[in-house]
Amino acid sequence: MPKSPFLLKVCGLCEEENLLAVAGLRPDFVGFIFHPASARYAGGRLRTTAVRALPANIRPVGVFVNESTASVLATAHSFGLHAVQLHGQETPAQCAELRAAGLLVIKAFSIGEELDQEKLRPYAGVCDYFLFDTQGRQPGGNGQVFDWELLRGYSLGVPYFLAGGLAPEHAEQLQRLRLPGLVGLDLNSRFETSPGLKSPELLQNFFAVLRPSL
Ligand SMILES: O=C(O)c1ccccc1N[C@@H]1O[C@H](COP(=O)(O)O)[C@@H](O)[C@H]1O
Repeated sequence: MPKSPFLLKVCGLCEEENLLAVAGLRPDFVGFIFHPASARYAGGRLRTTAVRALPANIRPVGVFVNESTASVLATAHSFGLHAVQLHGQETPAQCAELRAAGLLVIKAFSIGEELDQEKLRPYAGVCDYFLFDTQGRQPGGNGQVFDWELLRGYSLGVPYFLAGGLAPEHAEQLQRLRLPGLVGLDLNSRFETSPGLKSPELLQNFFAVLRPSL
């Protein structure tokens, strides 16, 4: 079986022991939610040193919703974040500011019944990655899948992560999935035993399918 080309990101970690267990699986990115309303809110629960101690090949990503640039940068500096994932109505100008500050910028977009590429176009030159998530009641972490075929016509050239309800039972389908621009998978609520607590077993099984040669 060919090795999956996908970057793997595990998001919504907020307990140190759990972070260590997940880091042992060697995801490419781990995500920490800095949106106070989230059940996965990492602020005040995770020591900055625990995030800073991650191996260099596991990149820490901070997830924010409509925070000011100053606030994002303050959190990024204290936790040593490599990347920021923006889940609100952040503007292209704010993405450019954060990128100029040395952060890798992932801009999330909620997908409903269609993919409106014209809304994405202004972000194309100022983001490193897009992330396509399912439109729902919350700004993220809704645990629901959208129709991935909507991405078949994606043509903007910015590489993206697929997110939104990705679950253990999708492993084989995702392993075979090829869509223009798709480079990564973001795993969150469907891999939890309770909000914010990831199941290392579920993740390990998923990784075994996606990375069969490792
Ligand atoms: O997980 C959250 O609580 C969250 C809150 C606010 C913004 C983003 C959040 N999570 C991100 O949502 C997507 C999809 O998650 P799920 O698989 O549907 O649970 C993912 O990118 C998370 O990083």
